[in-house]
Amino acid sequence: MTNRVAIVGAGAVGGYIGAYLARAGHDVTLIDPWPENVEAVRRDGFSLSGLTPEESINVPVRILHVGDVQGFVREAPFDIALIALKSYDTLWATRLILPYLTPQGVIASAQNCINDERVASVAGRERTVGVVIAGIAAELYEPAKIRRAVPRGVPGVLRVGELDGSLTPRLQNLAAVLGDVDTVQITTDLYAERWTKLSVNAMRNSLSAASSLSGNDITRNDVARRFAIRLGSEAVDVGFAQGLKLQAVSRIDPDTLRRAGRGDAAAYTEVEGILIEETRNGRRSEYQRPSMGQDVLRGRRTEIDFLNALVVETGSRLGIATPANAAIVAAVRGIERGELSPSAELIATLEQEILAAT
Ligand SMILES: NC(=O)C1=CN([C@@H]2O[C@H](COP(=O)(O)OP(=O)(O)OC[C@H]3O[C@@H](n4cnc5c(N)ncnc54)[C@H](OP(=O)(O)O)[C@@H]3O)[C@@H](O)[C@H]2O)C=CC1
Ligand SMILES: CC(C)(CO)C(=O)C(=O)O
Repeated sequence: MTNRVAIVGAGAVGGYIGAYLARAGHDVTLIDPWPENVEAVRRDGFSLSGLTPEESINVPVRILHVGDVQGFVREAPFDIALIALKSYDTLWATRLILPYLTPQGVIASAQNCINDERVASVAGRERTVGVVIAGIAAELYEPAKIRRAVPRGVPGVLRVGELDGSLTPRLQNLAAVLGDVDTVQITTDLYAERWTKLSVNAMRNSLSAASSLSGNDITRNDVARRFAIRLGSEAVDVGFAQGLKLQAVSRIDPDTLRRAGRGDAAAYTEVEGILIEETRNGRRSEYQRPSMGQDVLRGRRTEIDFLNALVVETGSRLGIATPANAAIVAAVRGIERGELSPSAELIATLEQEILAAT
């Protein structure tokens, strides 16, 4: 079956997925709000690179400015739409593309955070599926240029699921299409997969945003590493309090991570060892910077309200204390407003404040 695929958002994730789909011969159209990016892709194609020479590819891809989307009325409708903009753009992006789907067409958040119900609130639950980006760390470092900072081909780079956990032909179809991008797993527990990825991002993204440190340097810095473990531990704790069966968080058993942040010295040593090992074994390039760290460097809005703030709000509803996440939310909001500057010292200050309050 031939699928027409639309991807709203041609940034690091949308551009990467779109380029690999186009390379495999799929009928794919990207839509992006950044005019220079659209024009550069039209002129030069998308240039991708990664950890190996084979990943340096150039791919022509069809791409439209947001304002040109109304022209889809003259084309065959799409079978699959992916939303790959930041979380705060989810609602309008869903509204933008929905009129151009076939009656059976599916629409999926291919984002971080937990936007499935946001998509469903516009498209209806019956049209909505989810794509978890579990193993692509990438950066749109210039218009039309994306570099991936982690290896291709490890199991479960992309995970797809129905909101109700069912296994459907349309999910199989989506998995088959995305299989031309990287490895795909089908999940029957999309929300737990989302919360697992949210725990990874809670540990790394906001910390990179508040400290300006790269992915590996977060781990190498003693204070940042301690703070990351606190953030992850709280996120996992809130996940467990919701009754979720979480997967490994950055290869760390979730319960070990939870205990590491709650004063268990053996668990802490184990977690630290896994994090440090990750900086040494070529699993992540030195240039890797979590997407929220990239946002702060570029002076752009972050996803903090959809990420660590969700940990704090859900924890508060369930009676789980999340002081580290609350502190980092306040810090990143302060940075967004221009009241604070990101630095490793800022993380040390947050740690002191938390210790003083407990
Ligand atoms: N990057 C990563 O490694 C990963 C990201 N994700 C998630 O994927 C979703 C999309 O994020 P991601 O692809 O990283 O986002 P990007 O920042 O790469 O791109 C998103 C959008 O940002 C704009 N944009 C990006 N850079 C610039 C710039 N320099 N100047 C002006 N506009 C720019 C464009 O639209 P606009 O102007 O409207 O913002 C673009 O479509 C998020 O939910 C993110 O958390 C998930 C896994 C990994
Ligand atoms: C690559 C990773 C996992 C870093 O936290 C990510 O999802 C992001 O940068 O948004």
